[in-house]
Parts: sequence; structure tokens; C-alpha cells
Amino acid sequence: MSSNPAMTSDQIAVIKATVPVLAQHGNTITTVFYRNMLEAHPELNTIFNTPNQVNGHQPRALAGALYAYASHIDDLGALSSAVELICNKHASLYIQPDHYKIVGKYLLEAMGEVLGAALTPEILDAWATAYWQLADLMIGREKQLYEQSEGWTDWRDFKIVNKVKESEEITSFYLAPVDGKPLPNFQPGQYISVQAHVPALEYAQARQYSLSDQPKPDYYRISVKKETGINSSDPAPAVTHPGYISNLLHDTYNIGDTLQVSHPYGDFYLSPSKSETTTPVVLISAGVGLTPLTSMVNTLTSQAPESRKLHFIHGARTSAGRAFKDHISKLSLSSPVQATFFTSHLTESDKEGTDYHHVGRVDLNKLDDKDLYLEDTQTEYYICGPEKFMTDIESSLKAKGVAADRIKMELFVVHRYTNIRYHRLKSNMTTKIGVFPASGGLGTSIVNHLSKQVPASQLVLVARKPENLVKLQGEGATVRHADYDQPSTLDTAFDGIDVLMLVSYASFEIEHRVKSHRLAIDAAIKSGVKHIFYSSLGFGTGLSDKSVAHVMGAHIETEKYLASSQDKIPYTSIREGLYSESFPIYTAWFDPQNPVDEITIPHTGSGPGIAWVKRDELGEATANLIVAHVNDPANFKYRNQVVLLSGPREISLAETIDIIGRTIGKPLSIREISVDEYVRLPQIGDKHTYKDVDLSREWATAWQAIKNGETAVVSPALGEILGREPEAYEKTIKELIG
Ligand SMILES: NC(=O)C1=CN([C@@H]2O[C@H](COP(=O)(O)OP(=O)(O)OC[C@H]3O[C@@H](n4cnc5c(N)ncnc54)[C@H](O)[C@@H]3O)[C@@H](O)[C@H]2O)C=CC1
Repeated sequence: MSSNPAMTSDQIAVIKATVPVLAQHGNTITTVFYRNMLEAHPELNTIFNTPNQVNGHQPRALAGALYAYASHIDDLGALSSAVELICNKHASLYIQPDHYKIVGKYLLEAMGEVLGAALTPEILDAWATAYWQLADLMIGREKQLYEQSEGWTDWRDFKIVNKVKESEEITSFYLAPVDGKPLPNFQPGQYISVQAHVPALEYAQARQYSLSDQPKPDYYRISVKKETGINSSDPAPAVTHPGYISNLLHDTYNIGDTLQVSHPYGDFYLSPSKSETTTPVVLISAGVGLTPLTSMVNTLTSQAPESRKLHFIHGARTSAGRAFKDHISKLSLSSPVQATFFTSHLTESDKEGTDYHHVGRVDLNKLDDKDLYLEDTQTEYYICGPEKFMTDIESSLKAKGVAADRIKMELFVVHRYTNIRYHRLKSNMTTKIGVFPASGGLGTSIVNHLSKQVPASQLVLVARKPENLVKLQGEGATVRHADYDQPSTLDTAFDGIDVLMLVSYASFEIEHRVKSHRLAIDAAIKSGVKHIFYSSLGFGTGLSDKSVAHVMGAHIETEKYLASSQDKIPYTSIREGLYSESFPIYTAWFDPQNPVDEITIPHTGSGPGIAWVKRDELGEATANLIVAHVNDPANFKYRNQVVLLSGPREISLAETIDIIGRTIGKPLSIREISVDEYVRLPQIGDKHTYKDVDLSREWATAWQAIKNGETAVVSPALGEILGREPEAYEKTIKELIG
């Protein structure tokens, strides 16, 4: 039993009250925390993943976890799967109670350093108690895990006894314990941590690798993917690339070499009872995600009754990159295993029926329902691969009627496990959701994502040109006409709608825009709408109501109007971060098709940057928030609140331009010019003209806002609401112009 004090109800209230502070400063706190702690305790570098420190992933993940913890301080049950995931990973790294003392000290100190006087003794005390409440819970669970490991409670030396190339990218390592003692059993799907000395860092690093074969008493097998583009003899990627250790194993570890290995752990595994029953199992993976599922299929085929239905579905970019192809194909000939391979890039030598069955990415709609064993309500589905792949497959299975508790996914990153699983809720079938305008970039994205989660019959799509919405109309959506510029069309446009998504009037002028928004809000009140969501913008340093950016003016006014109307209509204002796709606006209309060498803007490029975010992820998260409200309005977290959806990291304008330059293969630079020069640039033309009035000078206030750090705030909310890490800017830009 712990001797730490329990939390009082006042302390719980204090923690809940600090949630917005964590939303705004969490990332800075955790960044300072890791920096200070690792400076004072360099020996802890072996525990933490160095590239994830450098690229900011680890501080972000911890900030997300703290935020989730504070939000659920009075409902810790909601975090139990996250705690289980983290404790398993901790156990595989041999985390000890003393480590929690060090972490607690530096975390609370970092809060003090970042928040200054705002961290009153009362708040500090509440956080110290909250920290130890969670730490005790985790220490207790980790103790149990160590007790279950049959005395194997520290790193154990293993020798590589075989090294087998499985595909162009994947190589298996067969690891046998140096002490020769038999290995404990594990659950198929679990992983081990493998620790290797990294000469470039002068310390060891550990990574988790799923076991890829069935349990054997004399060896473990892991199958490791080599990342392209990193050379393990170059020390630089040792600190920047999370795949460095995998490449080090490929390039420098051979038969006879020794590695340190942990006991197997992990909470993604084949239900033990499944190896004895005849429940059908479908294993769906992409790329190297097939490793834990190969362990499952090997286990099941070695033990299972002949009558069990088993389907192994795998997607690979190329057939040559597919590991275990012959092995799985052979299993499908001699056992009840069905195998279906998807290949997205075919080569001439690929043969249909052996190398692949379908072209493209894994798409369950290409398979018959009977081959997914949908008719059996016991069938279990195991998914492993990139995050987006897993959530897409999960949605696709749910759309086919599979209950959430029969879908299991390997989610390594804690952040997305904070269990505020907006997209997992069941839809309330009677609530009507309206979107206006249900067109344009953001509106269309919101509608598309809503239609994946609720039947079209629940949607009321209101647009200036309703003829563009015939497809959803055909599926049962109600489609209506309305125009911000024709106020009378708003009178009845929102009738019958329970929850309305109001997308802001597309302009950067203030007066007419605010007037249009007010008219729409008033119309919504008159129509009896019960909750209004409004798309605001990501200027204003997080959630503040101050901004020097002219473009933010109308949003701040509208938010004030919403706040003053909350007795008549509760609201949520979503500050949609700056679209990654909108880089031309911030680069003096740089055109990747006709690239200039020099970008002329009233900004040096350095200083605070922009937390760019992909527009379609904003659409998806906005839809998730709407669905969360529809399902449980009483517990909706953002009632009468403003929430910021930002991208995963702040990127300076100089780096932004560097990324764009690298993507198109041309070095680019910034030359700072005056605002006077900027507004006269020929390419500006009438791009900032609204109803014949040139607003270029007003627009240029955005540069000052960026300099002031207004667009640099990184909030964990987007990742939480999406249930995965938001897409990296580099990737979005590559897709856009690469
Ligand atoms: N977060 C960011 O980085 C950015 C945000 N925005 C703002 O976000 C909001 C949504 O942006 P997007 O969907 O990307 O813009 P968009 O320009 O793609 O779409 C705007 C839609 O509004 C419709 N529309 C225009 N005038 C209308 C009227 N009088 N009545 C009804 N509908 C009308 C248009 O038909 C169009 O479909 C806009 O207010 C826009 O100004 C715009 C660019 C970047």
C-alpha cells in the first residue's frame, strides 16, 4: 500500500481547472522537463528514445497523457487501457519505482519554471498529489508484471543464432538466451524490448519489436524493417531518426553477436481462449505490421482445430517487400488459412494469385462478406500497421456491423490511447446534424467524415449551391439552399436541426463577416438548434481573445457573440489551425510549378512559427467533436468553450520554406521586405481584395501576429480527438506538391 495521501475533492477541482493551462503550455512543460531531467540524469538516456526526444514526439506524447489524466482525474477508469499500455512498455524497459521519484521531481519543477507565479502552492500541491496517485497505480501494476515474469526482472543477454532475409526490407533475427535456460511462454502478438549499444550516442537504446513466431522454448524471433534513406554508419540519424536502431541491427549485428532482451510484454495479443475454440479470426496488416499477426497465425495453425476459419490479409507497397509470402501461401494450401494479398505498386513480374490478389491498398470492400466471416458474431479481428491504416480498417469493419469489442489494434503510442475516443462512440440515431455551408474545403471534409459515422438520413446539408450535394441527397441526406448574403434564406434553413456546424463566411473582411455570422446564429436560435459549432481560426495564441491579425477580428467578435448568446444556444468555437495547404498565402503566393528562388515577405523567417495542420484532419476532428456531442450532450467537454486544433509541432517560416524547397528539389530562401513593398508585389494582384476594396495592408497584420507567436501554440486536442498522431507537415506537403 502506498503511504501517499489520497486526493481531496478540492484538489480534484484544482486539477480539472488546470486543464486549459495544460492545453496551452503542456508541450512547453514536458519539453523543459525532459531537457532538465536528462541533463541532470544522463544515465536515463538509455530508457528514453533519443530521436523521439529530438523530434518532439516524446514531450508531445507526455503532454497529451498529462492532459488526458487531468481531464479524467475523477474518472480514472477511462484511462485504464492507456495505463495498461504504458505499464507494459515500462516493464519491458525495466522501469523501477525510483525512476518515478526522479520524474516527479523534474515534472513539478518544469511546471514551476514554465508557469511561474501562476503555479500557486495550492496548484503545486494538487499536482504533486495527483502525480503520486498515478505513479502509485503504475508502480503497482508494474510490480505485478515483474512478479509474473518468473524471475526474469532485468535485461538478459541473447545471442543472434540466425539472421534471415524475409523480403527486400525485412530481416528476421533468431535470438537464443546465452544462459541456455528455457524461455517463458508469451501471448502471440506481444513484443520484447531489444537493447543495443549505439556507438554514435555512447549509450544504449532500446526498441520494442513484436515476436514474429509462435512461442518456442529455445529462441525468440523478431523481424525488423530496414528504413530507407538512413545509413547506420552516419552518426547524425542516431539522434534524429526513430528507425536508426533497426538499421543498426540490419547493418552491424550478425550471427554470434549479443543483444540485451526483455521478457515479452504487451497488451495486444490473441485472446488465450481463442487457441482452443473455433472462433473465426481475421488478421489484417500492412507492411511490417504483419509480424505480430504472423506469430498469431503460426500459433493458431499449430494448435487450432482444423475447422477454424482463419483469414490472413496483408497489404504491401510492392510484392518484393512482403515478408513471409511463401510461408503464408504454404499455410493456405495445407491448413484452413485463407490468404489475401494487396499490392499497391505492381511490377511486371508480379503474378496474380501468388504475388497478389488485389491491386491497391487494403480495402475490405473488395472482399466478400463471407470471407470476412461477418455472419459469425463471434469473429475476432486483429489489426496491425500504420495508425491511419488501423483506424481506417476499424471504421470499415464497424461500418460492416462489427462490434468494437471484437476489433483489436496494436497501438504503440500512448498519446492516441488517451481514451477520449470520439470516433468510437455509437451514434444517436435521431439527432439531426446540420452543416452550413456544406461546401468548400473545410465544409466538404466535415460532411465526408460525418457521413462515415452517421447515416446520411441524419444530415441536413445547407449550401449556396445545393446541386453539388446530390450524391448524399441520394443516400438520404436533406439538402437545402441558403446564402449568407441573402439573409432571408437563413430564416428556415436550420429548422429541425439539433446540432449545427456553422463554417465561417469565407473572407478576411471583418464587418460583413461578423454580421453574416450573427444573422446565422440568430436564425439557428429561432429554429430551435440545441448546440452550435463554429469554425474559428488558429490565430490568437491559443485561446486568447486578443489578436493583432486583422483576419482574426471577425472570429473574435463572433466568439464574443456566441458567448453572449450561450443561454439561448450553447456553443463550441473550434479554432481551426492554419491549413498546411495554405502555405501560398504565407509565402507571397509561392507557386511550386513556377518556383522562384527567393520568397519576399515582411518576415525574416525566424522566431515563432506556425503549427500547420492538414485541412482534412481538421474536417475529421470537427466531425468527431460533433458526433461526440450528439452521442452524449450532457458530458460534452467543450460546451460553451473554445478549443484549438493545431498541428503536431510549431514550424518556423524558414523551416516551412526549407521543407517546401526540399520537396520540390530546389533551395529556397527568404528576403525580408517591408509591408509597403509586400502590398505592391505584382503576384498579390487582387488576392486580398474584397468587394473592390484592397485589404492587402490589413492582411499583412498576419505577419506581425506570427512574429508575436500567435500561430505557434501546439495543442494536444487534435491528436486526442482523431485518436492518432496528426500528420506531419512534411508528409502533407509531399502529397500536395512532391
Ligand atoms: N484555417 C485556415 O488556415 C484557413 C481558414 N479559412 C477560413 O475557413 C473557412 C472555411 O474555409 P474553406 O472551407 O477552406 O474555404 P473555401 O473557400 O474552400 O469554402 C468556402 C465555401 O463557402 C461557400 N460560400 C461562399 N460565399 C457564401 C455565401 N455567401 N453563402 C453561403 N456559402 C458561401 C463557397 O461556395 C465555398 O464552398 C472560411 O471562413 C475561410 O475563410 C480559409 C483559409 C485558410
